[in-house]
Amino acid sequence: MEVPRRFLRAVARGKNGVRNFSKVVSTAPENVCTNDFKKVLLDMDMSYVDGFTCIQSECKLCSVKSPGNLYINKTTGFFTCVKCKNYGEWTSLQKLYFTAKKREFKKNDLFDLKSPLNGINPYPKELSLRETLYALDLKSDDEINKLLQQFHLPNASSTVLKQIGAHVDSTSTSLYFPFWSIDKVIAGYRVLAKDSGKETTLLGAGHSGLITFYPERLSSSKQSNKHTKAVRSAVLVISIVDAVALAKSGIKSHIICLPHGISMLPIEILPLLENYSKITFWFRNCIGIWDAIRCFSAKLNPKRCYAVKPNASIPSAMAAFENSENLVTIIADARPLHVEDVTSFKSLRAEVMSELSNIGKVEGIKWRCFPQLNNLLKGFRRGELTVLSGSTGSGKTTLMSQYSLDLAEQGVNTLWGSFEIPNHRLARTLLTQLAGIPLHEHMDRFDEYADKLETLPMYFMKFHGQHSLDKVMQVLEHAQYVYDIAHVIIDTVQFMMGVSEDSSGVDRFWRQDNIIAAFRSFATLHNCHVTLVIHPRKERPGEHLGLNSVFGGAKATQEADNVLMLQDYRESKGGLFLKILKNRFCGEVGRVPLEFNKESLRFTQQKVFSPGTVGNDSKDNSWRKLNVLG
Ligand SMILES: Nc1ncnc2c1ncn2[C@@H]1O[C@H](COP(=O)(O)OP(=O)(O)OP(=O)(O)O)[C@@H](O)[C@H]1O
Repeated sequence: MEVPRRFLRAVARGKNGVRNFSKVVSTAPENVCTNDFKKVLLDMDMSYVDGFTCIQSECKLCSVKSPGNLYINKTTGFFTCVKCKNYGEWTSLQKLYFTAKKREFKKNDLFDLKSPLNGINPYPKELSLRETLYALDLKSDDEINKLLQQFHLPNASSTVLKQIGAHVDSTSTSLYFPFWSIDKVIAGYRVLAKDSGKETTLLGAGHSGLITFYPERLSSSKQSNKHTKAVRSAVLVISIVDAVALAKSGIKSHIICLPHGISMLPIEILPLLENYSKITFWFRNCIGIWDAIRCFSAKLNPKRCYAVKPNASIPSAMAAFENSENLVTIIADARPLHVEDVTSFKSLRAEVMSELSNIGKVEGIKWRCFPQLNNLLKGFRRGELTVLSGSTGSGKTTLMSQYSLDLAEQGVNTLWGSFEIPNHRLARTLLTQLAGIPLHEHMDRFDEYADKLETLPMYFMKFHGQHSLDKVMQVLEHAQYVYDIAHVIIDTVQFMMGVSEDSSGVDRFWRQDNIIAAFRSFATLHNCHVTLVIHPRKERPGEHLGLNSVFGGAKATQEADNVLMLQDYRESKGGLFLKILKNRFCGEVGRVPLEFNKESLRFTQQKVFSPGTVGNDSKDNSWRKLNVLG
């Protein structure tokens, strides 16, 4: 699939063409409380509906005669009016409404609005790609049927494709399905490639939309005079092919294709899903599907959410369609996602079976640049706590940068809390590692790699130096909700808590324990992986570092699922190792010998060191050698 480079650059840079590492999470919105929203609306004599994810009301900023629908997100307070297209933070709206109590709005009053929350703008300009594509509406039935065959789509789905506004490119190598924003503008496209069958998403920065198929509209012309009941159920899929299969199955629910697959459910599309009282997820079988379903249902309100469990024999809606299964029955049998605080094995049974039959997928996402780490840790999993320590200057930040980049390139939404080094320096390391070349010598290629880095799901907390735990947790929770963060990195815990020399040892230990406990429960509660970089206790150069070398009490290593130690024997020519000291998932411990490339700032795994360089410590002779060296 050929996508014009000019277009990709526009996507990466956002609508102003201004390069911004806009993914800096500054602060969490303050004063977010549903009761406050309600009180202010009542104060303004405005009625409201307390919905699943938003409070809905009439917009006071619109024309008095025909006000638009105002949605206020119950978690962030981010408000938006579909008609006047004003949007912003709750505090700005509240200020305006207080003004409105005293006098009429003036034009200037609205200047404060349209302040995007962390770069989110629900109202994109239409992506200017349509002129290079041909609407299927303009094609004959024969031509469409030929395309359906070539793209392996079900026969006779031309009406479905026309309804969702599918387009084809001039060479008929890709089909383009538009994502419609909340104000019915094309925010981007899902592109289906003919040869590979691969689906990709093209969306402008900070913009989002949905592809929705309305079954009732196919029959509405036949029964145009009859009053049709509003459809209150929807099936969410991540693949356009599945959406087309479901559309052919005769189900009555709306069929909705999500823009970012399992990686993210943007908050600006929540109002579009507000009117559904039943939402069923039917995601294809892939790594991380249950994590995504749990995360999305928490956002959409689990009380209305259900999930179809894909398995090896029916991995997707399209496979079910091809197997002539009854898709209507499968959807009706979807299991509810709302669980009570106390559960039984009966309700866990399906998930346990799914885990056991997909053990490779449960193991987690594999690092591309650290295969030996995969052998030991079996991959990266959500909901875990990892502690990384290592001697001063051994390369903890540099390693963590590469480790997180590797995961982000595979779609792991990552939030960096870089308390020790400023974000621009961290971004420089990330960029050099991404490029794999010393960029300062190749400045002509800066844009190429910077554009690529901007499209990765990496976000940065704007904190530097000491910050209170409460403040950090508030921002973390906000970012997790808005961006579906799957990996949080805190570098380093000591810099975050600002260990001052005058605080006593006991006080420092107590404060660090509190921090560890807070991150542990955040990881579990939000099913998010947290990596804490912690300095070691004072150590002698080349000293062998073990579990007891992590700074603080035993809390950090007790609470952690994984403990990694960067062991530096370079002074004694013994090399550099990443040691896995604790591994709760499968118990494997061992070490990975590393080499550092100063040009690319990348670590590579040393191929040959001595027999048994990776694996169980007890069997490994090189370990004895290291102890001697240490
Ligand atoms: N193995 C290595 N060999 C040579 N230089 C390295 C190596 N690892 C990292 N560096 C370089 O050393 C510097 C410090 O690295 P980094 O900040 O990652 O270390 P750190 O362990 O996080 O430091 P600190 O203990 O201060 O937190 C960086 O300039 C980095 O490029």
